[in-house]
Amino acid sequence: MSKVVWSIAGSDSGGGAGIQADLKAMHSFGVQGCTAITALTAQNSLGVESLNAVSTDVIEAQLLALESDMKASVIKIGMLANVQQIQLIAEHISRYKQSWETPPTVVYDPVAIATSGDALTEEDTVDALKTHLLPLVDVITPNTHETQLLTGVYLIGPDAVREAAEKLRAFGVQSVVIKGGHWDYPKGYCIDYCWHQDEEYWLGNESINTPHTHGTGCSLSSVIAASLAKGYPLKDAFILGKAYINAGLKSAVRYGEGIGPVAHTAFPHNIVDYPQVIEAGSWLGDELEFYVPDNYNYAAGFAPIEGDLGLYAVVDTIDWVELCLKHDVKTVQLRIKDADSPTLEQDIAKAIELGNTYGGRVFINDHWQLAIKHGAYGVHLGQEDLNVADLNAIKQAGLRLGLSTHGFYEMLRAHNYRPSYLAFGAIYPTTTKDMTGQIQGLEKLRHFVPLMKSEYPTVAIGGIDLGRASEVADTGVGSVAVVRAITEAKSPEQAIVNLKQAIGEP
Ligand SMILES: Cc1ncc(COP(=O)(O)OP(=O)(O)O)c(N)n1
Ligand SMILES: Cc1nc(C(=O)O)sc1CCOP(=O)(O)O
Ligand SMILES: [Mg+2]
Repeated sequence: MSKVVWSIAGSDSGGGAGIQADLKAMHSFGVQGCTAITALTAQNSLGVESLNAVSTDVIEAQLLALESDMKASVIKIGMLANVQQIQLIAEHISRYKQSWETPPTVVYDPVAIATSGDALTEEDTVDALKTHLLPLVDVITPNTHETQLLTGVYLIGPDAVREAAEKLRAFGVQSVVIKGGHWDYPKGYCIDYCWHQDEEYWLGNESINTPHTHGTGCSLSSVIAASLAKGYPLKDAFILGKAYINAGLKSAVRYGEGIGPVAHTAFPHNIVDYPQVIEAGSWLGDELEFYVPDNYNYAAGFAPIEGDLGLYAVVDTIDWVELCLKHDVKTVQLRIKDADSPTLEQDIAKAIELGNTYGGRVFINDHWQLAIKHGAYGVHLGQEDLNVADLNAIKQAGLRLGLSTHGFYEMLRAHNYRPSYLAFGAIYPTTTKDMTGQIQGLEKLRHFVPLMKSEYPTVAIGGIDLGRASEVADTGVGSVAVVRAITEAKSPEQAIVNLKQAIGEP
């Protein structure tokens, strides 16, 4: 995918918000930021002194220049100063969506009021936005004031946030991110909301105490735009935006007499900057009155793994379990996807027994009840299982818990459970399982590993073969999990030796 992102927005002469913030945030995420400037503000850290709207002819000239040579995969729209600008931008976006081979994703940050409280649009623009622009927007990122301005909903609690998001969707917007920086609910926390493809996502962290927040809105939506251009799904882009802003707020400093700009750092690689994924039953979930189902069974802090996981074989028969253990694979998973297999319990019991015989760790995929019953070393579960498995029973029985993750959102959700290891997948395309839309690639793995390595043993899985094993191991990931690289090898015994060598396992 092209990594060009356009920002259609106003210039902030103070350098903290608008186009200036957008370009810095985009640069931090490794995309080429291009601009079409809609207004020149004379502004400093104390406020907006004047606003000069750029003529529609000049805006159009900028757009045409970019379109002829540097089409965007994502277009981020910020400040639009008047109705004529809204109509012009809507006309162009509509045409791009219909005629470009790859229609751009449109992220709209409806800049209306600066941090200083100064108005940045003419008053009659709201109707024009609703009629012309919002139906073309893929992701809207309003703050509390902007949400209220567009929807008339006063954001007094989570249900009001949901109602406002529904209203925005009724205007034709596809996905909604409502920034909670301006509500203090629950007290001392910053809570953000995302609605995308019939799912809602809530993120939260303790508020960062700094007055220097200028440009946070522009920067957050620019990170979302850049991350979408990089191929992250919206729920991951949302997380990255939050983490970037949190890191920036912690290093923000004053340059003038007033409110300083959020700092622009780099891709967030420090787990303390990442928000919490808020789930039902957690403290924040309770504060937000999330519905807690009857069979809710949250547990966190699972038994640790002794030593390194090493090469990790994921196989579906007892014969494979035995072959791997016999050839010194120290971690083996029995993954039987047929829950009705007449030999399921017998196979699980046998696999666990083999693990004891050969001194290897045997994890059981999915079938946690049988794993507990027969005393497995551990259980491997997917994200969907977290809602239904009795995690407390797994923990009480002393079994280790491995969790699958596919991207930042799932990784942070898994982190809520403090599992025994985290698996990142699918790194490459695979034929073993349908992983459409969930291929991470090495670049993302390089981001996941440093975030989680100090917290858990880490595992990479999906499409890893002998040729790829060493580049995967070079990311610093602790273990490499494979199915076909062993089960479809001409000589599985030799494949085990070669794979171990490739990942540097002694
Ligand atoms: C080591 C490891 N990582 C990921 C998976 C995938 O588990 P899950 O998401 O539960 O999917 P299924 O394997 O059940 O299809 C795994 N099995 N092992
Ligand atoms: C079972 C499984 N889980 C994945 C995940 O990403 O969660 S990828 C995968 C298949 C791994 O098989 P192979 O090594 O043959 O590609
Ligand atoms: Mg599973």
